[in-house]
Amino acid sequence: MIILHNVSKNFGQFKAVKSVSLSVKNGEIHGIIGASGAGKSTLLRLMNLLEIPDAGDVDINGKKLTRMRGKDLRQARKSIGMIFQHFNLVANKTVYENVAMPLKLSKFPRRERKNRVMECLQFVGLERFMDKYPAQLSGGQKQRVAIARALANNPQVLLCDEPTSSLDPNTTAEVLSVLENVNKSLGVTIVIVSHEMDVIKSICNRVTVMSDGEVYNTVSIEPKGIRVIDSNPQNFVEQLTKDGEIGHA
Ligand SMILES: Nc1ncnc2c1ncn2[C@@H]1O[C@H](COP(=O)(O)OP(=O)(O)OP(=O)(O)O)[C@@H](O)[C@H]1O
Repeated sequence: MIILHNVSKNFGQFKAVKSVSLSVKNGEIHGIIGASGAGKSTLLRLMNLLEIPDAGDVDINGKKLTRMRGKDLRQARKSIGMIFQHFNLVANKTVYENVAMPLKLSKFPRRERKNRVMECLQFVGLERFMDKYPAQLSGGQKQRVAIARALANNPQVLLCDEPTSSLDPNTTAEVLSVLENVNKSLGVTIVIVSHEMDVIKSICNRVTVMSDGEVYNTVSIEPKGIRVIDSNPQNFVEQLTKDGEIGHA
C-alpha cells in the first residue's frame, strides 16, 4: 500500500534519509524505531510528502505520489491522516471546530459535516467535549481530538509521529487503545514512529529499525497488547519494582 523506492532526503549537506526502500502493508500497524536523529520522523513525513524527497518515489495504493501535483496530490493526501507529538490543535478553535477543519478544506458536503464531526468525536469518546477549547483538555484528550480530526476525511492510512511521547503511562495506554481501535474497527493502516520500545511492542505487527538515515532491518513481531498501569500510586510502585525497572530507595 505504501511503498518507498530508494527515497532520500538531505538537509543541506546532511543526509537525513539515505536511499530507503520500504513497504507498509495494508491493514498493518507498522512501527519505526531508532536512536534520536536516525531519520524516523523525516521518513514518516516523506510518506505523505510533508518532506519532498530529493530522490526516489513514494507510491500509495499503486499511485506515484511523487509524480502528482495540485488537485491530484491534494486528493491523494486526503487518504493519509497524520497526528503529532504536540497534537497541533488550533488553540482558538473548539474541539468541534478543530475536527470540522479538514472537512471544510476538502469541501465535504456542508449538510453532512455535523454528523461526520460527531461520528469522529464519538469514536474517540469525546462528544461531550465538543465545545471545549484545547487548553481545557488533558494531553490524552488533546491527542484523541487530533485522532478524530485525522479520521474526518476517512483516511486509509494514519501516520503517527511520536503520538505518546508527551503523555504519562496511563494516558499512553488510552491513546494506544484508540489507535488499535482505529486499525481494527476501521481497517486503517497505521505507521507509528516512536522511540519508546514498550509502545512499539504493544501494538505493532512489523517494525522497521532505522540507524543513521538507513533501514537497519524490518522485523515481524507479535503485539503484546496494551498494558494499563493502575493509577493508584501504590500499585504504580509495585508494578515498577516487580518489573525490576527500579529498586526500593
Ligand atoms: N528541517 C530540517 N532542517 C535541517 N535538519 C533537519 C530537519 N529535519 C530534520 N533534520 C535533521 O535530520 C536528522 C534526522 O531527523 P529526524 O527528526 O528525522 O530524526 P528522528 O530519528 O525522528 O529523531 P528524534 O527521535 O530525535 O526526533 C536529525 O539530525 C535532524 O537534526
